[in-house]
Order: sequence, then structure tokens, then C-alpha cells
Amino acid sequence: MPAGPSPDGPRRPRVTAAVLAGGVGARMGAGRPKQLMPLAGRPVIEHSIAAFCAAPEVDDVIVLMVGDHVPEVEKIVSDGGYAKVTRVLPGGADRTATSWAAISAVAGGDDDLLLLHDAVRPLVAPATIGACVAALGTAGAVGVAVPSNDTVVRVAPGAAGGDSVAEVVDRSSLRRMQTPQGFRLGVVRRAYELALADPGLAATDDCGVVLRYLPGEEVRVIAGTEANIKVTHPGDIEVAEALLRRGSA
Ligand SMILES: Nc1ccn([C@@H]2O[C@H](COP(=O)(O)OP(=O)(O)OP(=O)(O)O)[C@@H](O)[C@H]2O)c(=O)n1
Ligand SMILES: C[C@](O)(CO)[C@H](O)COP(=O)(O)O
Repeated sequence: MPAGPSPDGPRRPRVTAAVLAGGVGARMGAGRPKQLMPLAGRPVIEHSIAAFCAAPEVDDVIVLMVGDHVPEVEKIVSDGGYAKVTRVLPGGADRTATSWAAISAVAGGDDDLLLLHDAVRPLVAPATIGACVAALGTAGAVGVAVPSNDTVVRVAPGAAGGDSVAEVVDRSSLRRMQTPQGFRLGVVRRAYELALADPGLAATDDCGVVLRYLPGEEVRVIAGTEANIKVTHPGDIEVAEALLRRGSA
């Protein structure tokens, strides 16, 4: 059912997905943004765009791309016929600035929904997108996360240089956050307005911004999948290709 007034009840919120692709991929060191690298025959970013365009819960998609590469992504969108993509806009200087550019670009009301997704998580599962939108029915902020399968430690400088283990952290309450992270627009707008007024702002994800600046707002966690990796380092493309071959997304 499209967003808007319904004869059967209240208006369904409009769901916009923003694919964040403003990063340069320094850790990948490929000489161009890693979201343009080929993965199983199409650019990494195209997998993410396709996933959100195919999601029945999503009404429209915007893409935030490194400024110099906007035309390249516009061509990917038009060649692929991704009709839900309404705009390809330049990203910001860091991920937080790109998230803010996405939030600012969406004109919806406070109860409409925005999903923020790393372009470099091309294996996001359809069920994850659906679960994120469903959870936003009862929460203002939702993050996708997985438990840690490894022991997690805190380190301190070692006596002979390097690191030594200072503490083994109780991992039962730890999760590794992924994307998408979804929000009611009123919540994420308010959180970012407060965050951007803080000279000490240092965020690594968008749920963290809500947690820090709107402490009364629950940030709901829903289960992600191990396959929803973030293509970050050399070798991650090969891992993503193997997961795709296995049909993990
Ligand atoms: N200015 C930025 C920086 C990052 N991102 C996006 O945020 C996601 C996660 O970021 P990361 O893996 O750190 O990507 P890069 O910043 O490109 O990588 P690096 O830190 O190695 O340069 C990516 O989809 C990336 O394009 C963004 O939209 N705008
Ligand atoms: C948003 C994120 O993907 C959640 O795990 C992550 O924090 C992004 O970190 P990066 O350093 O920008 O890759």
C-alpha cells in the first residue's frame, strides 16, 4: 500500500531509505571509492540500491555519493531502472555530515520514517529491511545488530610495547551494530540538531547520535545477520562474493 491517507485507518508513514556513499574508502586503498568496486558483476553500491528498491516497505530511495562521482551513480541508477531512486546528492566530509545531508534532504513529517544504510553493506537481507520498518511501528529509533562470537577484551599499553589485555568484557550484553538504522524523522532530526550544536560531537553511527542527544528515547535493537558485512578492507570483496554465491543475503 502506498504511503498516504488510507480509507481503512490512519495514514501509513512514508518510508525513505538513504544509501550513504560519501566515503572515499581509504582503508580499502583501491584508488577510488570502494562502493564503485565490482561485486559479482555490478558495483557494490548497486547491490545496496537494488535491495532497498526491491523492498515493498520502502517508498523511495535517495543516494548520497562522493561529489565527484554523482554522475557515475546517476548512470548506474538509470541503466538499472531503479525507479524508486528520486535523487543522487553529494555526501558530506564525514559519515555524520552525510547522514545529516540525508536527513535534511527528506521533507516528510515527524512520523514518516528514514532508514540510513551504508552503501558498503551490499548483502543486507530483505527480511532485515522489513524487520527494521516493522520495529519503527513501536520505536522511534531502531538499529540492526549481531552478537559477538569472539571474546571481547579491553587493551592497555603492554610493558614491552604493543597491547596487553586489561579486561575481558562480558560479551553477553554486547552487540555489533550494523545498518540499516531506522528512525522516525522527528526523532532523528531533533537528535541531529542537538548533535550539530555540540562542538564535541563524535559519532560512529546514527543510533549513537540518538542515544547521546535524546537519552529518553529508546533505541531498539533488532537481530541482523552475520552476512551483512561492511566492505572495508582489501579481501572483503572476495568474502562478499563468497557469501553472495552461498545465497546469504
Ligand atoms: N563522508 C562519508 C564517509 C562515509 N560514508 C559512508 O559510510 C559508510 C561506512 O563508512 P566506511 O566503511 O568508513 O567507508 P569509507 O569512509 O569510505 O572508508 P574509510 O574510512 O576506509 O575511508 C560507507 O558506505 C561510506 O560511503 C559517507 O556516506 N560519507
Ligand atoms: C555505521 C556503522 O556501519 C555501524 O557499524 C559503522 O559505525 C561505520 O563505521 P565506519 O568507521 O564509518 O566504517
